[in-house]
Amino acid sequence: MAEKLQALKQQVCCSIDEAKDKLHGLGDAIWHHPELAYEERHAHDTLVRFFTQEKGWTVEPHYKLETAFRATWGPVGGADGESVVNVGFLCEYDALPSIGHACGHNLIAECGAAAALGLKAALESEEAWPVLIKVTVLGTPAEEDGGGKVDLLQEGSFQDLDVVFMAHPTQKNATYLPAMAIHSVLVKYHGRAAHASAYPWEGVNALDAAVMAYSNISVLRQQFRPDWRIHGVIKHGGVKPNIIPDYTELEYYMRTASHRDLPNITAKAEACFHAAAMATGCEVELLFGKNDFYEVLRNRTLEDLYEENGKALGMKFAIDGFSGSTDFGNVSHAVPGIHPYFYIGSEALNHTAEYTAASGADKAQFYTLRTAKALAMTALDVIFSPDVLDKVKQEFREAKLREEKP
Ligand SMILES: NCCCC[C@H](NC(=O)CCCN)C(=O)O
Repeated sequence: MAEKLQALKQQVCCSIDEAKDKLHGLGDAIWHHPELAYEERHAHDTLVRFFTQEKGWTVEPHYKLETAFRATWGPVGGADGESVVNVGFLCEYDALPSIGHACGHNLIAECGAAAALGLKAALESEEAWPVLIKVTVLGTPAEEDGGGKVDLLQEGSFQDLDVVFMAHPTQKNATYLPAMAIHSVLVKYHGRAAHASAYPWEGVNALDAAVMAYSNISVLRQQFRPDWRIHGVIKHGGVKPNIIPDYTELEYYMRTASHRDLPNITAKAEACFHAAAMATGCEVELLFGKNDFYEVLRNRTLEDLYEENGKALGMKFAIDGFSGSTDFGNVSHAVPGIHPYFYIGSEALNHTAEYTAASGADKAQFYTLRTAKALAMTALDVIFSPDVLDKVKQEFREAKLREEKP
C-alpha cells in the first residue's frame, strides 16, 4: 500500500514538472496584468481558458461572482452510490493598488492550478479507488479587499467540499502562521469649506477631524493587547491649503487573534472616530467593510501530512512568524483545510515593490511548483486512506466545538 501511495506521489511530481512551462505562463499572465479585488477579469479569463484547454474539466466561468470560477473533474473511481470525496484547491489572483502583485497572488493561482493538475494526473494513473473522488478548483476573487471567499461561502460554494487546500507566498515555508481576524471601516468626515485666511471662523475643518482621529487611535494603541493590531491611512485629506477641507476620508483595519474580539476593538476605535467629530463639529460617517475575516482554524492532521510531504521534497519549515489576515479563515471554519506559506527564493517583504518583483521572477517558479506538489501529495494522503479523512474531519469537529464554547 505504502509503495503504491509513493508511486502516486511520484506521478504528481512528474505531471507538475511536465506542465511547468504552461503553469509558468499562467502565473506570468496574471502577474503582468495586476487587477484589484472584484475586477480580476483578465485573471478570471486566463484561468478559465487554462482549465477549458485541459482535458476533462468542467468549467463554470463567472461562478456566483463575476470574477470567480469553478473547474471540476470527476467523480471517478469507487462504486456508484458511494459518497464522493471532493478535494478543493483555491486560486487567488487579486493585486494591490499601485504596486501590483506585491502579495504574490499570481503564484497562489498558479500553485492551486498546478496542484489540481498534478492530483488529477495521479488519480488517472490508477483505475481502482476505494471511494469516488472529485477534484474542484475554485477561483476566489478579492482577498485583499472585500473577501470573495466569504461571498462564496454565503452562496454555499464550499458545501460539497470535504477538504480544501491553498498556499500563500511569503519569506519562509510554514505549515501555519497565525492569520488574524479583521474588520475594516471607512471613516468619512464632513465639515464646511471656507477661505482659510479671509474667514476661517466660517469653516468646519474635516482635516482636523481626520488628524484627531488618527491621534486618538495612536493613543488607544498603547492600551491594546499584544495580539491586537490597528492601522489606517488618510485617503483624502483636502485639496489646497487656503481651502478649509470640507471632506476627509480614512480607512482603518482592526485585527484581533479571534473574531470574537472584533466587536470589542471596533467599539474602542469607533469612540475615537466619534470623539474627533464632536471636537471639530464635523459629521462622521462609518462605512464597514463588506465581510469580516476570521482567524484560521488549524487542522494539525493536514498540517503534519503537508509538512511530511514538503520535507520529502526538500522544504525546510519555520515554526513561527507573523501574518496578516485572510478570507481563508472563514473557509477554515466551514471545511477542514490548510493555508500554508511558502518561500519564493527572496527575502523581500510582502506588500512592497520588491515583493512584486520577486513574485514575477523566474526563481519563484521552483518554489511555487514544489509547494503545489506538496499540496497534491497531501490530498493523496487524504484520498488514499479513509482513516485519514475521518481523522481530519474529527479534528475539525472538535476544533469547532472548542471554538463555539462561550
Ligand atoms: N479587508 C482587508 C483584508 C486585508 C487582507 C490582507 N491580506 C494579506 O495581506 C494576505 C496575507 C495572508 N495572510 C491583509 O492585510 O492581511
